[in-house]
Amino acid sequence: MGFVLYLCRMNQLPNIRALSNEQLLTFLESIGEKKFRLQQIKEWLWQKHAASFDDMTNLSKSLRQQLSEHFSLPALTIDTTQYSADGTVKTRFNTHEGYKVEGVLIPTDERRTACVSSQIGCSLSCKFCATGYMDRKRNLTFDEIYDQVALINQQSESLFEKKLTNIVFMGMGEPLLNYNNVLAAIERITAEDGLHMSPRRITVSTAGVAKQIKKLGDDGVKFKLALSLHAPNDAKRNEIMPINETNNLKVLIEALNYFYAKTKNEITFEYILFKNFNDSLKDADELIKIYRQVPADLVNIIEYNPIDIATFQKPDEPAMERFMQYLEKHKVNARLRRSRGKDIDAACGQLANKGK
Ligand SMILES: C[S@@+](CC[C@H](N)C(=O)[O-])C[C@H]1O[C@@H](n2cnc3c(N)ncnc32)[C@H](O)[C@@H]1O
Ligand code: SF4
Repeated sequence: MGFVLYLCRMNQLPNIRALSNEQLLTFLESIGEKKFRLQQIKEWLWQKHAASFDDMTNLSKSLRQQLSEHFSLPALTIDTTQYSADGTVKTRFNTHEGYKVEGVLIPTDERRTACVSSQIGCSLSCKFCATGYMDRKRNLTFDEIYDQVALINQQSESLFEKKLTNIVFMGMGEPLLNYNNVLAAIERITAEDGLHMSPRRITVSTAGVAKQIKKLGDDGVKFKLALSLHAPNDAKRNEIMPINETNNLKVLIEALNYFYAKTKNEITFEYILFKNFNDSLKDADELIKIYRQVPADLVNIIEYNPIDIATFQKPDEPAMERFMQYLEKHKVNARLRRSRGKDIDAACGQLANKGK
C-alpha cells in the first residue's frame, strides 16, 4: 500500500497503520529514535488497540508528539453496545468521520463468532436485506475491518474469558466489492503479530461476484467461502438479488468450481427460506441440482429475519421441517440456522444503522 497515497481523509496525514515496518523504521531513525520503538508502536497499533497516539503510554511524550504531527490513526471507536437475551452482543462503531458501522459477537457453547462489516452500506440492493436499502457510503479500510475483530475479541475476552474462535464476513456490505481491504484485514487478523487466528476459522460471504470469486482462487486464499444463493433458479434470483442479472447461476457455479480447484477450501451455500417463494419441494429439487454441480460442503438453510421495509415472510415450522427433511433424504448436508440477536436487530440482514 503506497505510503503517500494512503492518506487519512480527514487531515491528509498518512495513516500510520498503512506503513510497512521499513517505512516506520526509517521515520523513527530520521528523528533519532531507537529501533526497539518500532516493536512498541506495532503492539499499540495491532494488539493493544490504541485509539490515539496519547494512549501509547510507554513512549516518551516527545515521540508521541512527533507521531501525531506526521501521522493519523483513524481507528474505529465504540459508539454503543447492545446485549440480546440470547447472549448476542451488537456493537456500533464510529469511523473517524462519524459514520456508523456494526459488528456482532455471537456466543455458543463451543464458539465465539464475530460477524463483521466490510462496507458502510451496500450497493447490491438485495430485496430482503436491511443493509441493501442503505446507500453505500464507502468501503471500510483494512484497519477498520481489523478494528472490529480486535474490539469484538476484547469483548469476548472480558465477557467469556475466551478469545474469538471464528469470524464471518456477514455484517454490512459485500466483501468482494472491497476485495483488497478485506484480504489485507485477513492478513493482519491471521498474522503472528496481529491476532494470530487461523484462516480456516474465517468465512467470507458473498452475494456472488463471479470475477472476484475466481480471483480468490488465483490468489490462493486459505479462508472459507459462503455463497448467498437464496433462490433455486435465475428467474427467482433475479427477483430478489439484482446482482444475479450480471452474475447468473451458470457463471457462479463455474466460478465456485474454479475457486475449489485452486484452493480446495470449504464452500457453503446460504439459502434463506421465504414463504411461498422458494420453500416448495420443487424449489428443493432445483436447489439440490445446484448443490450437485459444486463441491459444496454444506447448505445452510437460514431463517428469514423480517425487516420492516420488505414484504417477505418466514415459512411456518412444518414447512421448514418438510424442506429440511427433503434435503436430508436426498443426502444433502444441510443445517437449519436459527437466527440470533433478533431482539436487538443483530441478526443477519438486520444491520442497518442509518449512519451519518
Ligand atoms: C448481510 S450479508 C453480508 C455478506 C454478503 N454481502 C452476502 O450477501 O453474502 C450476510 C448474510 O445475511 C443474509 N441476509 C440478508 N438479509 C437477511 C434477512 N433479512 N434474513 C436472514 N438473512 C439475511 C445474506 O443473504 C447473507 O447470506
Ligand atoms: S445481502 Fe449482502 S449483498 Fe445483499 S444487500 Fe445485504 S449486504 Fe449487500
